[in-house]
Amino acid sequence: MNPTKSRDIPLYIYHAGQCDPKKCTGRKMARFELARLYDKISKLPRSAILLDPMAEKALSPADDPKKGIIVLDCSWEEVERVFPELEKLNLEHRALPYMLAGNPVNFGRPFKLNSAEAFAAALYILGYKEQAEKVMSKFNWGHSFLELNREPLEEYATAKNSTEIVEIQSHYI
Ligand SMILES: C[S@@+](CC[C@H](N)C(=O)[O-])C[C@H]1O[C@@H](n2cnc3c(N)ncnc32)[C@H](O)[C@@H]1O
Repeated sequence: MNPTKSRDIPLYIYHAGQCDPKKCTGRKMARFELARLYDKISKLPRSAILLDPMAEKALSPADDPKKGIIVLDCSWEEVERVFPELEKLNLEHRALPYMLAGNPVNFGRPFKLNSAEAFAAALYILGYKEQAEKVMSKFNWGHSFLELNREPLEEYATAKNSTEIVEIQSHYI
C-alpha cells in the first residue's frame, strides 16, 4: 500500500521558446496555474529535481521533491544543446524510467514524454498521484497516458531507490 501524498509539489518549467505555442503542454499548464513558467535560467529555483532524459540516475520515491520539479520545455532536437546550459544550477538531474507517451504527437513512443506527461509520471512515482491526475485532467489524451502506463507506474511507486526502479524497468523494456 502506498498512500497518495496530499500537499502539492511546486512545478517549474524552463521554456526555451522553441515549440508551437498552440500545442505546447508547458504553456497550457501555466495557463491553468499548475506550473510556473520561466524564460530565464537564472530565475529557476535551486536544489530542485530536473527531469532530464539524459541523466544517469533514475527518479525514484527516495528523491525529495519538496523544492520542486523542473521540466525543460524545448524541442526534442535541441535537448543535447539546451540541457548542458542548466549544469551550473546544481540541480538534481533525474531520468524517468520506461513509459510510453500517450499524447497524439508521439503516441506509443517509449521515453519521449511531453512536458505534462513528464510531470505527471514524476508525481505519480513520488506518491503525488492526485496531483498527477490533476495535471493530466487538463489534456484530452491525459487519461490515456495514465492508463497506458498504470502498471509500470504503480510498480515504480513502490520502489525503494533508483536501483530498484532500473530493475523494475527491465521487466518492461
Ligand atoms: C523535450 S520537451 C518537449 C516538450 C513538448 N514540446 C511539449 O509541448 O510538451 C519534454 C521535457 O519533458 C521532460 N522529459 C520527457 N521525457 C523524459 C524522460 N524520459 N526522462 C526525463 N525527463 C523527461 C524533460 O524535461 C524534457 O525536456
